[in-house]
Amino acid sequence: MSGRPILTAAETKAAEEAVFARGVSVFGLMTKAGRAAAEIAWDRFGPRETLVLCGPGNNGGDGYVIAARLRECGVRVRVAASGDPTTDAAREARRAWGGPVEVLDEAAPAPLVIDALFGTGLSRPLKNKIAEPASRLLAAAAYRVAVDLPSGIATDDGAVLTELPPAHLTVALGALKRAHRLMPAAARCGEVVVADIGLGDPPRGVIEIGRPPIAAPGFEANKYTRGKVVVAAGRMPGATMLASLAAQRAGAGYVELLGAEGEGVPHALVRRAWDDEALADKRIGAMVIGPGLGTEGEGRRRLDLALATDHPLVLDADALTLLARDGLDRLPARKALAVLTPHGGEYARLFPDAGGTALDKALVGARKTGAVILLKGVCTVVAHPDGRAAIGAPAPAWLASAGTGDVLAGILGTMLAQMDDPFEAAQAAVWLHSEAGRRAGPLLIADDLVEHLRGAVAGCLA
Ligand SMILES: NC(=O)C1=CN([C@@H]2O[C@H](COP(=O)(O)OP(=O)(O)OC[C@H]3O[C@@H](n4cnc5c(N)ncnc54)[C@H](O)[C@@H]3O)[C@@H](O)[C@H]2O)[C@@H](O)CC1
Ligand SMILES: [K+]
Repeated sequence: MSGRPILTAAETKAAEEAVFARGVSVFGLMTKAGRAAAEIAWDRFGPRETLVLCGPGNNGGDGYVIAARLRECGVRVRVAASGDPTTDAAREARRAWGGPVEVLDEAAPAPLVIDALFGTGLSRPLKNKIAEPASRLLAAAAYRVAVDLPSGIATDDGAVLTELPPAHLTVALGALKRAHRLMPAAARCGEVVVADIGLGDPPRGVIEIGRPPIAAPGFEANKYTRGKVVVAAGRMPGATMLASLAAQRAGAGYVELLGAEGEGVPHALVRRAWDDEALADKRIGAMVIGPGLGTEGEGRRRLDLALATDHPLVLDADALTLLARDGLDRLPARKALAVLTPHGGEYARLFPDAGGTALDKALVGARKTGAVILLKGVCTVVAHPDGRAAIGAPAPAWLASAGTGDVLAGILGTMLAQMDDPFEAAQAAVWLHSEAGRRAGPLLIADDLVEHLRGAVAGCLA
């Protein structure tokens, strides 16, 4: 599984330098970038009257190329600039545009506004003399397209240095940047489309969580080879049931709900009283503990017993509350890495001193615990103690409802049981969960996700 790279400004520059070293000029790359962005805007918004806002650097240079290309397509296009270009390539792009350039302050609005004021070179908040007219023109537009990044956003940490009306569409040039996938910036980008400008194969540091390849069972498969997942039951049967059903629908061959006796639907779910022998079963591929566990006596005891096993573990919900309360020292060094799945509040209780972006936090958590951290959020981050990290595309906001975390824990149990690398397993779970949410659509409840997992998994079969 290998997702798209998510670059810092410095990594982007390095990738561009590699292109220049092959003999491409800055203006050549800018022309490619601008034309690609113009074509994406044209495909999306057609021949609407367009205003392109150009800044002083190469992001502005892209803007002039975009204006020229849209003019070729027959669009009524105007350009307004915050000042004269300050780079050779941007000056060349402005010459190639050759048309009038309005003063930003005096420009009239247009239905489509393309923001080419600042990209990866933004280093400080915008002064009012730029921010005010930009804000006025962007707010008056029916559609806003950002070139590379919405202006006012810090590339590497996703901070909003200056608040402008958010983009509907952001054309990321060559590769995703961190700000496209870190909050609060990610919520200002709208849809993000990556334009191929021939950056080749940029460095693979942080990657985007992509569709996981999932193999259909072979002829030799049996229920154990497809993964046996044990879900620890506790005080809230609904939560453990959601996790169990999700583990089943994600493709585990055998799911056992341990600590909850009785019969019921689905009949395919094995219920078994809690006993040490069941927990010691070598065929267990992963164990999920935390959803509905409870945080008092029996819950604590079950967590201790689970931690003492060698099974790959998903530690979620109440298991995280218990670890935060009793101290992370309770998390022993384990042969199979555990995956911790905190949301922001749980994370803050586990690591009260950690700050920075969600990416920083996940990496710090992974380093401190020796476990994989799956930090849930708009863009969920997965980090491995060895320094690898991946970020998900924004998940459907409809997922913000009770029980969806229990479903994620169950999916993750199955992925851990089926895959060797817990980092890959965590990514696969995040992707399937988000995809099930997308398929379930508006007003979903957690139970719907279980129903839609089948389609989500089927879409990943080779
Ligand atoms: N580097 C390259 O070769 C290419 C870059 N491309 C574009 O170039 C962008 C990066 O270009 P640059 O590095 O020139 O940076 P930008 O165009 O993002 O902006 C940098 C310029 O703005 C100034 N500046 C920064 N913050 C400011 C603020 N708050 N108020 C006023 N001025 C401010 C800087 O001093 C500099 O002059 C990318 O986002 C992408 O759009 C593309 O054209 C492809 C080629
Ligand atoms: K921009």
